[in-house]
Amino acid sequence: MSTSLLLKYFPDLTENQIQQFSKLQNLYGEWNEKINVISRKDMESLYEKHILHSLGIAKVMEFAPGTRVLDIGTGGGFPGIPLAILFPEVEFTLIDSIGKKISVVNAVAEGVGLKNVTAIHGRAEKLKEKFHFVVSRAVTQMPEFLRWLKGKFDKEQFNPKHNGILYLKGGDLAEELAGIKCEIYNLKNYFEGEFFDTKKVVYVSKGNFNS
Ligand SMILES: C[S@@+](CC[C@H](N)C(=O)[O-])C[C@H]1O[C@@H](n2cnc3c(N)ncnc32)[C@H](O)[C@@H]1O
Repeated sequence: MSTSLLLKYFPDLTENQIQQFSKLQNLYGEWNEKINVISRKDMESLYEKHILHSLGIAKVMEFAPGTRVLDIGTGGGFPGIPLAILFPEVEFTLIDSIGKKISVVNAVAEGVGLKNVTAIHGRAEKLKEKFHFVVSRAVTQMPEFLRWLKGKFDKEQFNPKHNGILYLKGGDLAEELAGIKCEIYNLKNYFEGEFFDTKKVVYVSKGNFNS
């Protein structure tokens, strides 16, 4: 496993990107000993459950160069770090309300030589900057998430699919997404393996909520 798994689904990775992805194993291994950002069990499947899962967003949306993307509640850097490796010309801002987690993000970003990542210790609701897309995984329910995002989007449209939110979610979302206009992409259509059977990307375009 490891980078061969990524190459299976992203065959156009450059040599530099492959090296960056392969460095993540040791970097997260070392940092996880000091600050727990990934469960011990999940560390064994880092490339599938964290890195490839994060890259599921790239199967749904190709971010154009110059796009600004915010990762809310990034924890140890998911989905932001894998996406920043995949899209080196896109600007990623990763925010988390726990400072120790942001230290890990900074160390990992530096360790793989990422120039397109800014890590912020703070609460997403308080952030004033504007972005084209927001990505996230496992932070809060969609109705609350949408409340945090009021006014956070840029008017420019870099992509024919408009600005919006790409949220990695799992399981039955009927109740959580009731009344929210969104598109749901099943990751099992892109990636093999039981882990992806219930995993989805929920896309709420900016036009579909009041921001
Ligand atoms: C379950 S973790 C998920 C971390 C990461 N997204 C992942 O999937 O591995 C949720 C994270 O959201 C952060 N968080 C919760 N509410 C937040 C807020 N209002 N602003 C910024 N971060 C927040 C927490 O500190 C925590 O690190």
